[in-house]
Amino acid sequence: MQSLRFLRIPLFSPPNALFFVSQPPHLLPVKSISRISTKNFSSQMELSLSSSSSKLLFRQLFEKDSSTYTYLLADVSHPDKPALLIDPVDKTVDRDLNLVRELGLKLVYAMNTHVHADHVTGTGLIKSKFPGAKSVISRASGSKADVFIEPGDRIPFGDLFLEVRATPGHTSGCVTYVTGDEPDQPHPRMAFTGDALLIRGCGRTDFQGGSSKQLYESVHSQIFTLPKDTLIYPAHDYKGFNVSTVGEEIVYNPRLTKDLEEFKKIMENLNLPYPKMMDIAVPANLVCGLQDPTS
Ligand SMILES: N[C@@H](CCC(=O)N[C@@H](CSS)C(=O)NCC(=O)O)C(=O)O
Ligand SMILES: [Fe+2]
Repeated sequence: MQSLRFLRIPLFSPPNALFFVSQPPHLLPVKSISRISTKNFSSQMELSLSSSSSKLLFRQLFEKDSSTYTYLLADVSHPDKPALLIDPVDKTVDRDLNLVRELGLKLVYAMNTHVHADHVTGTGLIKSKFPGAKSVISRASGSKADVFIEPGDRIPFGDLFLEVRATPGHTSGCVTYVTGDEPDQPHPRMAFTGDALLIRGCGRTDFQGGSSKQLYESVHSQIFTLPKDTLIYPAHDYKGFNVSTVGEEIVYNPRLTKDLEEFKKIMENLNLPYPKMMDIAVPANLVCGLQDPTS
């Protein structure tokens, strides 16, 4: 088991504070990023770092049975092309890994935003099919994994990184992953919100340690405080959307625009049936799908 504690920095530290962290050059904060290709900005893009020439490859992938989005990110200008997958699903692991191999990427991390209740994570299967890839989940999730992350951690891939923000409320261990930022970067940040914030919705709060008050506070303090042009990429969509922004959700989210008391009432009255796969998915995901295939 590994910890990213050595990369931990305080949340909301001023940009200069990042430089006080002792890191090898390839882990230093990214510089002045500019977009060079935005053929389909919402689902695929390549970004270039003007100072270090690092380029972010981004793909949004979909699993239709559970309406789950999986995200592939890689630093394609690094010689190893290190990559990570966020919220892979067991059923689509072969598709995802074929794409990783076709693009010549080296998968470093298979990450979860939380212990999913509606599908089995692909992170365990990926470990057996892509040797060297490590499973990642928050320590607060209570799940097994190779790497446990905590708020403020940075997850490096090449010259790029994701910052970890704690966003409990849908489950007690939910996190949001946010792309690294620099004050002068000319493109929006991306936030991978799991089930904490969905497009025009949010995750339910009626099981897995859910709390509507906690979710409301998480979204308002950890996501709605990001720059308004930050792109929101959730773990699910049931309405046909694939991307939103912080600014859009602050204004149009039908649940989170309400005050806390009204939000709590909305969440109490969702009356959603439990996910069909819940009794299989939760125990499986507490060991990251298939943590140790030999045991
Ligand atoms: N029908 C699906 C499960 C749908 C569901 O409960 N989705 C969750 C996210 S997966 S834990 C949720 O939080 N939904 C919020 C909402 O407002 O829909 C199934 O049976 O798998
Ligand atoms: Fe969930």
